[in-house]
Amino acid sequence: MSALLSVEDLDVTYRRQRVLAGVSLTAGTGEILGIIGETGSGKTTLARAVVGLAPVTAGRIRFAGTDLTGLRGRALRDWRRTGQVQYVFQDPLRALDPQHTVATIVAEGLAVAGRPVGDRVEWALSQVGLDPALAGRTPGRISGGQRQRVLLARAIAMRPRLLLCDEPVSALDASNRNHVLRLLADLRTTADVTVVVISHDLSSLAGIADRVAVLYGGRLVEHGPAEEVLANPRHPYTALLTASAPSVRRDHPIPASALRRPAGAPPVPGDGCPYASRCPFATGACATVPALSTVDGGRAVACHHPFSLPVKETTP
Ligand SMILES: Nc1ncnc2c1ncn2[C@@H]1O[C@H](COP(=O)(O)OP(=O)(O)OP(=O)(O)O)[C@@H](O)[C@H]1O
Repeated sequence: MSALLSVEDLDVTYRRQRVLAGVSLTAGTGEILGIIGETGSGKTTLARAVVGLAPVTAGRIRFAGTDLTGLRGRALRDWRRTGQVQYVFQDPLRALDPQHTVATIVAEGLAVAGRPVGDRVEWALSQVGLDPALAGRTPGRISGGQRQRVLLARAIAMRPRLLLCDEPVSALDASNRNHVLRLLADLRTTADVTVVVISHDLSSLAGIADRVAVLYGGRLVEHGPAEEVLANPRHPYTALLTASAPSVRRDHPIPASALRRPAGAPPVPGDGCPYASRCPFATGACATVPALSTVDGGRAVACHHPFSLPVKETTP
């Protein structure tokens, strides 16, 4: 599968504070890439960097061969107008203008880009399973699940090739969550898009992502095919995530009791492994940043002591 999006050694720095360091990942054409990590790990910053909304201080972001980090001024404006990459914001209520109708909201990107609207609003609403009769309503008069779909409709009305969805289901109840997740999986065929889904909740990604990338403290700690990463995590932090998600956890290789550590905000990127202070397996080697190395086909992990063999859960 060819890479549509390629992020290479990316650093983002806010007010002299690095919040992403050396992040490299790809999203292949037509796949769903899940980005997982706890609050503050840098997921939103990564997505915002891809659409030019975060200060990239090193590295490259390429999309279909175009170096987005190199675009400036008019070239950047022209690129944005193409609408090829759409970022779907985290909070539908705040992202939708309460005064505007659904129809105006969905047509917004096209209008800003000076592109014809035609029947694009009806098309986008039907793609996300919304009744066209809702087009005249304002966001306050539709449900939370419908608002999330309106955000998606606004994005796909641009006919993007890549959708970046930031916590698309975190504000939804279980039944709406499943609907929206299924919708994202369907959109890659019906609307021909590649989807990046950001979530702090592993179980949301488990059923739909082809591959997952795990962020911790502004660094990528593991990535690879979703099935393999979730069934047999190699990084202690990924293991903790999977052990804490009962719907994902199967015959878990590492006893959850061996992984539990007091919670706390992840650190900003520094000189050592970002997970060292919480990792029960840390050694002196973890004072240096581990390189992201391939451990088996298509899987990479940044850890000085990655799990290599499944260790079965033992009953006391
Ligand atoms: N505009 C900003 N100015 C300064 N620091 C920022 C800014 N945006 C994010 N940060 C910092 O960058 C780090 C990563 O934040 P980010 O929002 O990307 O994390 P996240 O994993 O998406 O978390 P959440 O799930 O809460 O959205 C945090 O330490 C945050 O405080």
